[in-house]
Amino acid sequence: MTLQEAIASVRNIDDSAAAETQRRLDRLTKPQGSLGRLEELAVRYCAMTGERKPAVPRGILYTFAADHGVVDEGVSAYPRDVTAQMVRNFLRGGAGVNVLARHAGIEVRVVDIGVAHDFEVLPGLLDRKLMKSTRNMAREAAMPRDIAERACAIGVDLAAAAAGEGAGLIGTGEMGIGNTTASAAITAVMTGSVADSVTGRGTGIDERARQAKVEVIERALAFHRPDPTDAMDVLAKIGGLEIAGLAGLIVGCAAFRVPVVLDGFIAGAAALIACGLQPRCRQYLIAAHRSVEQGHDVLLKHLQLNPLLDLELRLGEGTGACLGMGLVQASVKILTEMATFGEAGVSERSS
Ligand SMILES: O=C(O)c1ccc[n+]([C@@H]2O[C@H](COP(=O)([O-])O)[C@@H](O)[C@H]2O)c1
Ligand SMILES: Cc1cc2nc[nH]c2cc1C
Repeated sequence: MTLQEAIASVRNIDDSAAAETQRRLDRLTKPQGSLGRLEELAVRYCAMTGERKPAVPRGILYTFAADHGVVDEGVSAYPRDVTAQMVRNFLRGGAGVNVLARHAGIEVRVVDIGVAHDFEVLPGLLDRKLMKSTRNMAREAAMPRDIAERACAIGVDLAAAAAGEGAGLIGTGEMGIGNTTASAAITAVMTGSVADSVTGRGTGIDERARQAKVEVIERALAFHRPDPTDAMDVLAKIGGLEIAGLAGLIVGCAAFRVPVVLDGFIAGAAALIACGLQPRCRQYLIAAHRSVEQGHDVLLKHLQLNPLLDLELRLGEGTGACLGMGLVQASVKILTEMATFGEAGVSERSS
C-alpha cells in the first residue's frame, strides 16, 4: 500500500462496536463505570478495530532512529554519536525501552532510517536508511520533499508488516539526538504556538541553552515559512527522518485499523504530521503519557488526546508507549475475562 493509498483508506472508527462494548462493560461484576478510564480504553480499542470480543492484542513497537543536522547549533546536551551507540544498545536489549517492553511482553523492532553512521550488518536492525542525518534546518531544508515522502512510505510498510503478522497494537518509539528541536519546530507550526512555549530542555540543557534553542527554531521558521496546511512541507523543511517514519507508521496503523500507542513529545510531533496528512488518524491514537517536554501538553491538547499516565518521563525510545500498551492489554482482558452479574450470580444494583 502506498502512502497515498493509506491516506485515502482511513475510515472513521466504529461507533456501534463502541456502544456494544460499553453495554458489555456495564454487565460485568462491578459498579457501573468503576474501572474508569480502563473502560474507556476498552471501548476505544473496540471502536478502532471494529472487534466486539477482541483477543488480548499482540504488541509490536517500532523504534525509529535518525540524526539531525541542527545538532550543529548546540541544541542538545549530548553528542550526535549517542544515536548510533543507542541503536547498538537497543539491539543488545540493554536500553530502557527493552526493559519496559519485556515487562509488558512487547516486541521491539529497531529501524535505522537516518543514522549518521555506517553500521556493519547488525542482526535485528531494520536498515531503511534514506540519508545519513537530516541537514541543518537553521540553514537549509532538513530533507528534500521526496525523501520525506519516502520516509513516510517506510512507516506505512512497517505498519502493514506488523498488521499482517497479527499485531493488534502498535507502539511508537524513536531515538535521535536533536529531535526535540525538530519536534518543537513542528509543534509551533502545526498548533500555531510561539516557539518559546513549546521548546523544552530535551536531554537536559540549561535555561540559557534552551533560549538559544528557541532562537534557532525561530530563525528556521522565519527562513522556511513552512505551510501548516501542507504537513509534508513542514516535515521536509523542519522535520526529522524518524519523525517522518513515525508519521507514516501512524497513517498505516489507521489505514489497517490497528490502534497506535504514542510515546512522548517526538511521537506527538509525528502524530501532528499524520493528522495533517489525514485528520481521521486522530481517532486511532492512544496517548500513553504526558512528557516533561512543555510542548507535549500543547500538542496533546491540540489533538484532544488525554494521556493515560503522567510519570515525568522524558526518555523517549518508546518507554512510555510500552507502559501504555500494557494498560490497553489490561483493558481488553477486563472486557473479555471478567464475569457478568448473571454468570457470577452477583446481585445487580437495587436503586
Ligand atoms: O519522548 C520525549 O518526550 C522525550 C523528551 C526529551 C528527550 N527525548 C529523547 O532525547 C533525545 C532528544 O533530546 P535532544 O535534547 O537531543 O533534542 C531523543 O533521543 C529522544 O528520544 C525524548
Ligand atoms: C543516553 C541517552 C539515551 C536516550 N534514549 C533516548 N534518547 C536518549 C538520549 C541519551 C543521551
